[in-house]
Amino acid sequence: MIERAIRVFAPAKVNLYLGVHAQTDARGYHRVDSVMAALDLTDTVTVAPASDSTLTVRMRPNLDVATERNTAHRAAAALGRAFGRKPCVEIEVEKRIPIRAGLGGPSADAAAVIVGMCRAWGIDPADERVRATARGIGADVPFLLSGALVYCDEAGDRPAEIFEPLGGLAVALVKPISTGVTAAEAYARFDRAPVPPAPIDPMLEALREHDGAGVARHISNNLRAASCELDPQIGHVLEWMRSRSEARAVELTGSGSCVYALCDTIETADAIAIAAERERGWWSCAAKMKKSRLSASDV
Ligand SMILES: C[C@](O)(CO)[C@H](O)COP(=O)(O)OP(=O)(O)OC[C@H]1O[C@@H](n2ccc(N)nc2=O)[C@H](O)[C@@H]1O
Ligand SMILES: Nc1ncnc2c1ncn2[C@@H]1O[C@H](COP(=O)(O)OP(=O)(O)OP(=O)(O)O)[C@@H](O)[C@H]1O
Repeated sequence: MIERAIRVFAPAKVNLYLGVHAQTDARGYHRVDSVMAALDLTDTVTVAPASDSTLTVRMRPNLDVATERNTAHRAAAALGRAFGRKPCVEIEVEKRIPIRAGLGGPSADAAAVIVGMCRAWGIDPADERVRATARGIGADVPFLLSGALVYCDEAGDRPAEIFEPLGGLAVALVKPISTGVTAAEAYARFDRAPVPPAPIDPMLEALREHDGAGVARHISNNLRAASCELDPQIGHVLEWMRSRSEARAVELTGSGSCVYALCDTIETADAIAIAAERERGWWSCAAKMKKSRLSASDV
């Protein structure tokens, strides 16, 4: 039982660098080098005491996914198992992050539930059992427990280096009106024709030096070809975004289908987002890089 309601803002992410290798681990997960930046586009997750002894999840708007498969439900249940406690909570997720987009929405909801329940139960989020729980839910979950700009190795799920966030930088997010791509589909397609990853060291150097221009130069994603094959609409978005002179760099985030343009200001990102919607009717949004990691507050 928890005593009070807790709110956590669950941020979307973009992959500033994604390097998938052909090797896989015992789970069948690929070795991945990934640099993820959290954004101020968020779902709102509220964890409240349950009126009876159950675990419930309500999504607004409603989402066509079985409750037990919802990452928010899975996270609460797994944390309960890890600490031998009953997760009697009502979870509400107000969704803003589009799904099948590569923006990490389902993972962010899970991370937010973990952070919220850790606060309610007085558990240190750095506890190894919490980290293992996060990893068990999905590859994108652990980074959010570590920082706002993080390099992850192994399966892209082990935080290896945390950087000072690139506060001030913004992104225009643009997603085609298609069903999108799941990570599983993209990795399976990648295996049919693997593309070698770009070198990661120049990106890590730029991040260590807090060099925004260097980061923009070394943005890369070798899942892009696989995702473009699965959803050819992505190619149209990439082409349109690359034609915008205000964009410092343009890349697919994760397995897509959302494309981002890195911009110097939120105003520039806004201008690209508005044009994408007006001219093409695509889903779009401007967002800033988050400056701090996930935190929970009492409602
Ligand atoms: C594409 C990225 O979003 C980039 O950040 C992640 O690598 C995927 O993160 P995610 O959506 O949290 O992924 P998960 O839910 O853990 O995995 C979904 C599926 O993607 C594939 N997968 C995922 C991560 C990885 N390193 N290798 C994989 O092959 C597996 O088929 C897995 O069953
Ligand atoms: N909390 C949740 N929010 C949204 N979708 C969820 C949630 N839990 C489970 N899902 C399921 O996950 C699917 C999306 O998974 P997918 O791997 O495409 O994620 P994504 O939104 O692209 O993010 P990622 O960048 O992590 O891949 C949805 O179609 C839905 O069935």
